[in-house]
Amino acid sequence: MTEPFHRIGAAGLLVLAYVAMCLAIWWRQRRRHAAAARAATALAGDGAQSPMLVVFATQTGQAEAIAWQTGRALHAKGTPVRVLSLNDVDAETLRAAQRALFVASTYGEGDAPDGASLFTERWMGAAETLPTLRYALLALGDRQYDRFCGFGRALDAWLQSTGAVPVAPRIEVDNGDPAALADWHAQWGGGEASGAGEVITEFAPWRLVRRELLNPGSEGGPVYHLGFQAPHGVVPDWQSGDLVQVALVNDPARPRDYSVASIPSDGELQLLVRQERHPDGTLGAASGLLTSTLSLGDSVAMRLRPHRNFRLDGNAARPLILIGNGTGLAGLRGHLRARAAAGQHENWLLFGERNASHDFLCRAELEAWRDSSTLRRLDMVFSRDQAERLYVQHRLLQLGDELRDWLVRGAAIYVCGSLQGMAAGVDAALRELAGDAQIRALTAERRYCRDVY
Ligand SMILES: Cc1cc2nc3c(=O)[nH]c(=O)nc-3n(C[C@H](O)[C@H](O)[C@H](O)COP(=O)(O)O)c2cc1C
Repeated sequence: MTEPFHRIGAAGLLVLAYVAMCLAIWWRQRRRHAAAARAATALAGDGAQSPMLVVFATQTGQAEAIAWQTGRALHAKGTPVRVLSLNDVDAETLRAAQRALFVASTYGEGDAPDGASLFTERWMGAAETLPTLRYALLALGDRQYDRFCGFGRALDAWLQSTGAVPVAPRIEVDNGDPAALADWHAQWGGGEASGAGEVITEFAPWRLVRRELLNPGSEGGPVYHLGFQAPHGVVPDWQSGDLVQVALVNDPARPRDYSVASIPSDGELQLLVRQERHPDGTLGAASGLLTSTLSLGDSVAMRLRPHRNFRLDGNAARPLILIGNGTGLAGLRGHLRARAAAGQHENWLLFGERNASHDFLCRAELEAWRDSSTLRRLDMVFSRDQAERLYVQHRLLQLGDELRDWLVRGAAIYVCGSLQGMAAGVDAALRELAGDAQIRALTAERRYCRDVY
């Protein structure tokens, strides 16, 4: 007979525990919102005249999208705001503004993204005093990297070294973590962020209709040319340079980015994907899905993201210098297809792979473009076809006069491919040939754009 009472006792304890948990969550949220309100009042208050700055440091656009959401929300609440890239900010702007929000991502190995390179070079190396600046900072990163939120933390430390005062603790976002983003939006508004930032399409099923191995016999991992048919046959309107995210059933929090290798008028979304293999022999989650698990006719959930820093935009009428290696050809091919469609022939492709006999990716297409003058210049650099290793940056260093001539004619530079080795080496070569000042100027004019990983 005591059994039911035991049960009621256990059930009662469970209910109590549940109520206690709800109270704890409610209390935590209340404290968080109170802190948020204090921070927001601290920045928005005191009748400051100049607009609040919302400054982003971004590589692929997530920080920028969050900055704009925050800016719009503040504006809607009546706070005058200016949203701008860190590279467009100097110490004087910060001094005059007096209040600022920073949204900063991290690249390389704890480094600044390209959208912050000028600011880091010009300002963060030197001692500066900003004692009247009050600010809050959102750092975007990924804990899989050793130096998690390295740049956000460095920017925060530099701001504090200038005497600027943080009005709230730095918020760090691990791979788009919705809880951390919600904390930021609770402070400053603009809650619709999804971690991905701005999207062109939401996740929808794209059907694999083509898969061709591009490098049979290669010493490197197999590279495939994939083609996907749009959901319901309606091709969305992306631009060359944009990215697509592939959703993974086993890892839904971490969709994987790929550069799109085609344009909408191709009627297909195309990718160049290298099959990655882990040391234990298993395939990479996304590349394995795309290059092996998926069969022709199967669908995969993907969404398109604008990559504003890598689109042609203001450079559409300029000559283009396209530099890359490996599957970095994807982003460059997207641009070349757009240029071919627009009848724009001032294009120079400088591309590196291992061996001409196996790794001349998209050979027929590139040679046809060279022969029809869609490519004014095609420089293929095969690292392992001679005794010493030769990479695109070495070839670039031999072509200094050509490079300077293209830059005098107003060319823009697009770099796509591996960050380690290629992009860092190309950056050093460009600086050696054109000088730091000109590279800084090209970055500021958005004539030096990178999609590197
Ligand atoms: C090549 C590469 C390197 C990265 N390096 C780091 C890093 O060192 N530390 C870190 O916390 N996050 C790192 N990340 C993650 C980015 O900071 C994170 O994805 C961020 O949300 C990107 O924001 P953005 O689109 O505004 O550039 C790296 C991402 C890539 C693709």
